[in-house]
Amino acid sequence: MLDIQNLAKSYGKDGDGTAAIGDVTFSVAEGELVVVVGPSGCGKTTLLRTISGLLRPTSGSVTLRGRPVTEPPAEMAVVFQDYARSLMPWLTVADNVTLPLRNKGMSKADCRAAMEKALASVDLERFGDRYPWELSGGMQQRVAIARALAYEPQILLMDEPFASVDAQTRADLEDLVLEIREQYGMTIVLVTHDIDESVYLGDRVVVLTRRPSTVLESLTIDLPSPRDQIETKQLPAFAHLRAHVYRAIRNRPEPAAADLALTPAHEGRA
Ligand SMILES: Nc1ncnc2c1ncn2[C@@H]1O[C@H](COP(=O)(O)OP(=O)(O)OP(=O)(O)O)[C@@H](O)[C@H]1O
Repeated sequence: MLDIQNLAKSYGKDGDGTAAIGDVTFSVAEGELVVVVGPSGCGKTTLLRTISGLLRPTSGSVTLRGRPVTEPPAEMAVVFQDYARSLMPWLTVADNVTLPLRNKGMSKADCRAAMEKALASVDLERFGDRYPWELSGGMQQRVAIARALAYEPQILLMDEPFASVDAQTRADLEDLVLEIREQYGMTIVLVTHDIDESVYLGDRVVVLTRRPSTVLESLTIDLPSPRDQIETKQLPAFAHLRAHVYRAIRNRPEPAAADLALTPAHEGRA
């Protein structure tokens, strides 16, 4: 569905400044949830913005269902980390959610129906007439997610969407994304620096190197679904996958087979 081919992005005039993305190639299949993870500052946000058509690549291409992405495509929605800046403080929650729908040319009745359905999906149906600043950080991020959902995108891009909330809320929002994915059947690309989160959420984890980033590894996550914050994270396979991704990001070699017997249980093989 989405093809990223030899993508490179450098900042500065004529791309002669910071080289954020060196050479990144990967594809995302229809309905897949791909998590991109990498060391701090490796260019994850730059990659997501380039995929969304908000930034132009220095070279390489992004193709969505065979069409080159040169501007934000109509079938794509993006959720950013910073909900405080992405919601309009002078609009109610309901108006924040319907704003992109009005711009899309939907009728008032259709906007309302889509808004109500999306707010119900994130458990905020009773908060439509409140203002964002009256809600907690986690609730505001749920509004931002509802706004993306109401738009009914075929593909949802999420940039560190839970970085600004506390750990408990983060776990709830992770599960919300998995539920939404089931309910709406959409394709999702999510960027994070959190290794546990990448393994917990992903069908596949794409591990980036340091900047200028390339793809170090594309790892299939064959953990059972539905995932569960306690059950899944207790599985030896989860511990093995997270250790694998951790080593890849830290550039540490896998232990030799003989050393595995000495590895603590939580890092052992499934
Ligand atoms: N608008 C910009 N102009 C110039 N350089 C930029 C710009 N945006 C990002 N950079 C630089 O590009 C590099 C990659 O930044 P980016 O934010 O994409 O990385 P990241 O992996 O998302 O970072 P983090 O882990 O901190 O979220 C960094 O060195 C950053 O300073």
